[in-house]
Amino acid sequence: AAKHRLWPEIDKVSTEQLHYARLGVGGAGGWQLFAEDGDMRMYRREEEADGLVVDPLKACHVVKGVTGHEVCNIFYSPEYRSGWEATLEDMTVVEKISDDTLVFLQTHKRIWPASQRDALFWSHIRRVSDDQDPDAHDLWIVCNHSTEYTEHPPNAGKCVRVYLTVCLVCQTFIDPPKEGSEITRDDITCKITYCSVVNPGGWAPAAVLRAVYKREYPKFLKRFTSYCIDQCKDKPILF
Ligand SMILES: CCCCCc1ccc(-c2ccc(S(=O)(=O)CCO)cc2)cc1/C=C\c1ccccn1
Repeated sequence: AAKHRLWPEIDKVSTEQLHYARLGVGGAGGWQLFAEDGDMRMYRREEEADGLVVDPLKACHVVKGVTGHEVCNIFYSPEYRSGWEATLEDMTVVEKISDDTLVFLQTHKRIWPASQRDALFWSHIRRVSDDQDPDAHDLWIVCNHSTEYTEHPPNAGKCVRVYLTVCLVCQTFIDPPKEGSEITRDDITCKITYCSVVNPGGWAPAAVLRAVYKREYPKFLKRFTSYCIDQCKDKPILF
């Protein structure tokens, strides 16, 4: 993977996004809580770029019974995506850069009154050992970042191309079971941080975009995490 033309950007953006995800939502960051459901907290900042709503989103969730490795694997792997991504209409893997880096082209269902969108992005999964605290559990991250491909120019067909940067950061916590007994799924908890910035590409009314995000993001994270629990519950734990 080191020699691919995109590798420097993949490494830089993934490192930056990990740092960004680990920043808190308190203080002067301007984060406002806009959705809450059980252990899930969803924050956004109201931001516009050339008159387009690009509200950064940060969601924090705690899920029992799955590891960060399992959650990131499901988020990254193409074969699971249609099982949890409700707004997906079509998805293809444009290039396999390496085992841990793929390039996706996906179209999302049209959301009235805006025109239909598609997204072309590289997706990279990596394990990060916590250098500060070596006996803390490893982190897993998936970073998705829009990219250009001459074979798939933006806005060539019916879809408006969105530009996104997304990261999913997961940390596993294990409650040590009784002396000598094996770790079960009841002993594991996964702390999830999901960050996204989506530039809608072409014009879409601010009120429509904010309504879409307010409705779709909580649904998306709940559906995704439920899917992970369901997919993993009868399988051996992947640490
Ligand atoms: C006017 C409507 C414009 C928005 C259309 C749209 C664009 C992009 C995306 C999107 C959302 C999550 C990702 S990902 O996290 O990388 C996972 C892989 O799929 C990639 C793309 C979605 C949606 C449309 C709906 C929507 C918006 C938020 C949340 C959920 N659905």
